[in-house]
Amino acid sequence: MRLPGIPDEEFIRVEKIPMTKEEIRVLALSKARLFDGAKFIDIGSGTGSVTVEAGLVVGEKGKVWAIEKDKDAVELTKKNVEKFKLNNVVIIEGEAPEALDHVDSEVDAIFIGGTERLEEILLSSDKKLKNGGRIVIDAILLETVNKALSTLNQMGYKTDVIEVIIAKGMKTSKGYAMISRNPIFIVYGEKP
Ligand SMILES: C[S@@+](CC[C@H](N)C(=O)[O-])C[C@H]1O[C@@H](n2cnc3c(N)ncnc32)[C@H](O)[C@@H]1O
Repeated sequence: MRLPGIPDEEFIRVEKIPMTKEEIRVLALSKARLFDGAKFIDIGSGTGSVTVEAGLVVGEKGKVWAIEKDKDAVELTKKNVEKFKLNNVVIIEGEAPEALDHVDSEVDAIFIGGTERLEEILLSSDKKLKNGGRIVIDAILLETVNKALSTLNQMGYKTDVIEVIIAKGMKTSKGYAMISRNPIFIVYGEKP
């Protein structure tokens, strides 16, 4: 099993599509408790960086569904999935929660990086998640954190949240200067 942590520079990127950064991907997939052979849904796949990391973790026996509503982001997800030579990924062009109907299996974990219509997405995700499975939400806004926690708590999930504040080294002629990245919240819940 391969652990996540692919450097951001290894992904094909376009400026207008934001990417979940390397350190956040590592933490988010750790909170998702992914394992070799697991089934996983990435909602709002964007560049496909989380999809690719998850595809490598779950391996040939596992499967990843990438849901994305934006056509350009779908193409970018496809390119990155091809670059990393993954054949265990299904890319679904469409908007969640409706697009979740195309996932034909119960899954072990769900990552939500696209948080439009979050409440509806959480309620529909619950129907696809195995008991004991986890939902992980990446959020920038406090309001999203609040909505995620209150909805998951109402659904009876065991919840928690972390705030991640990262500074990354930038090489200069004199040495490394630390450049801070925007704080991110990771909300996660476990289905009873
Ligand atoms: C912050 S980006 C996700 C970044 C992605 N995790 C990555 O590493 O590239 C959010 C993405 O979610 C998509 N999105 C937002 N709401 C969505 C929904 N309800 N269904 C499908 N895609 C959605 C947006 O089009 C956007 O590409």
